[in-house]
Amino acid sequence: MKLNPPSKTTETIAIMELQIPFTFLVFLLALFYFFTKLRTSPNHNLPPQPWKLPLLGHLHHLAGSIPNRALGKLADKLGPIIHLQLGQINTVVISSPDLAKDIMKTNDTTFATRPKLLAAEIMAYNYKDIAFSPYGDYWRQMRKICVLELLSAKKVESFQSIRDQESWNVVEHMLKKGPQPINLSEMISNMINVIVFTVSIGSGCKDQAKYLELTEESMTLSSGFDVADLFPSVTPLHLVVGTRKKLLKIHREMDKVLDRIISDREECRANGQTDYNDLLEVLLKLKDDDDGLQFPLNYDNVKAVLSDMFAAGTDTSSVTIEWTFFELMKNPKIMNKVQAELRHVLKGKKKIYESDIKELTYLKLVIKETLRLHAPLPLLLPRECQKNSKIGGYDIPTNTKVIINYWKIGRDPKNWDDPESFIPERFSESLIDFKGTNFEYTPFGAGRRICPGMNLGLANIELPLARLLYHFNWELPNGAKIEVLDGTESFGATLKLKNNLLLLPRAYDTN
Ligand code: HEM
Repeated sequence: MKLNPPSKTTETIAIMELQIPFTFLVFLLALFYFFTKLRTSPNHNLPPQPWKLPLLGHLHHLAGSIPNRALGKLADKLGPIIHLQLGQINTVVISSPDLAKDIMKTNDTTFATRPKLLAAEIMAYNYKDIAFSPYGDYWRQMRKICVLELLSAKKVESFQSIRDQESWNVVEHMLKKGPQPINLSEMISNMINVIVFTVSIGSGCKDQAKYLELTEESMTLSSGFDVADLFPSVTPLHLVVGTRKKLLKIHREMDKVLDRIISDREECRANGQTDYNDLLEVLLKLKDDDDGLQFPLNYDNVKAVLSDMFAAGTDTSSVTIEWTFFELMKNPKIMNKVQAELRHVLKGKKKIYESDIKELTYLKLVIKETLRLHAPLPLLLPRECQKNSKIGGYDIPTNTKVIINYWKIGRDPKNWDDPESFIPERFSESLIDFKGTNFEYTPFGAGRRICPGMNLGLANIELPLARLLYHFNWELPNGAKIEVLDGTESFGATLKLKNNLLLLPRAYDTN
C-alpha cells in the first residue's frame, strides 16, 4: 500500500483464522508458502510495500482474541487505519468515526460493494441475495424490493400480531412454570427465530427447527475469517479445511427445505389461497408479476432473499435482547429504573402492546446503550473498494477489503465518556441516533448499505424485552452474586455471550 504522507508508517500483518486453533496450525504451514508466493508473485496488483514481518511483533495482540478485540488492540497501537494482509486479502481496518464517515458517506459509492465470500456464493445462490450482492443494478433492484415491499414501516407494523403472539406465549409459559431457572439465551433465541420465520414464510412449517439449525451452522462459516475466504486461490488449503464441502452440504439441505416450503405455498396459491401476509407471498407475487423488473425473479432469487432474512434477522435481535439482560443484571440500579418506568407507565395493565412502547423512553435508551457496547455485528459487514481512492491520506487500491471496527469506535474513550460503563442516560440529552448520520454510533451501518431491517429488528426487540421486564423480576439462580456473570464474548456471525445466560424469573404482580 502506497503511503501518503510518507511520515506515516504502515504495518503489514498476516493473520488469518483468529479463533480456531486447528486452522491456526494450517495457518502456520500456509504462512511460509504464502509469504514466499506473495512476495515473489509478479501478478499481485499492489504497489511496492515495505514487506517486513511485524506479524511476529504483533502476534500477541491477535492470539487468543476474537477479531473485534484483536483489531481494537492493534488500533490502539497502530492508529485508526491499519493495513492488514489477511491471508491473500489486502485489508484495511478503520477504527475512528472520521474515517468511517470517509468510507460510508464521503466515498460511499466507492466502498458500496462487498468482498466475495465463499458462504455468500454458496448459501446465497451465487450472490442473488441483498447483503452480499455486489453493488450494481441487481443489488439496487433487490434493495428497493427489500426497503419498499418487504421491510417497510407499514409491512413491519402488519406483523405486529406475530410479535404479540410469540412473546405472549413465552410470558404465559414462564408464568405457568413458576420461579424456576431458565436458559434465557435459548428461550429468547427460539422466540425470535419463530417470529422471523413466521414473518418470512408464515406459520406451520414443520422444517423450521431444522432450517434454523442449518442457518446457524452456515453462519459460523460466514465470518469472512475462514481459510477459504482468506486464501481464495489456494485450493489445497480449502480441501484440508473443507469449508466448501461443509457449506455445499448445508446448502443442499437448506435448499430442499426451501423448495418444500415454496412448493407447498404454490399448491395453496394454485387452489386460490393468496391471503398470506408474509415475505414469501410478496416475493412470489413479484416473481409472477415481473413487468417492471429489470431482473425478473426466479425461485433462486426468492430463496436467496429468504435466506438473507433468516440470517440477518434472527440472531441480530436475539443477541441484543440477551446482552440487554446481561447488562441489566450487572447493573441492578438500571434494571430497577427500567422496570420502574414500565410499571409506572403501564399502571397495572395485564398486557403490554406495541402502542405502549413509544412511551417507554428509558427502555429505548437502554436498547441504544446495548447497541453501543454490544453491536451484534461488531465489524458491520465488510465493504470493498471499487476504485483507487484515498482514505485518511493513504492510497487504497481497488479491491481492498475494508472492515469498520464499530466495536472499537463504540467504546473508544476518544468518542465516549466512561466508555466501558453501561450508562443509558448518555443518550438522553443527545441527538446521536443509529440512523447512519453519527459515525461514532453505527450499529446498523450507514450509507447505501445501511441495514434495511432496522425497523423490524427493533420491533422484534422492544415488545418481547418490555414484556419480560414488566412481568418478571429477575435473579441469578441459587442466590449467586452478580460477580459470577460471565460476559465472555463469542465471535461468529454475530457477537454473542459465550455462555448462555441462566436466570430465575419471579412473576411480578401487575395488579
Ligand atoms: C438489531 C438488529 C439488527 C442489527 C444491529 C443489524 C445490523 C446490520 C448491519 C451492521 C448491516 C451492515 C450495514 C453496512 O454494511 O453498512 C446490516 C445489513 C443488513 N441487514 Fe441488518 N441488522 C439488524 C436486523 C436486521 C433484520 C431484522 C433484517 C431483516 C429481516 C436485516 C436485514 C439486513 C440486510 C438485508 C442487510 C444488507 C443490506 C445491504 O447490503 O444492502 N437486518 N444489518
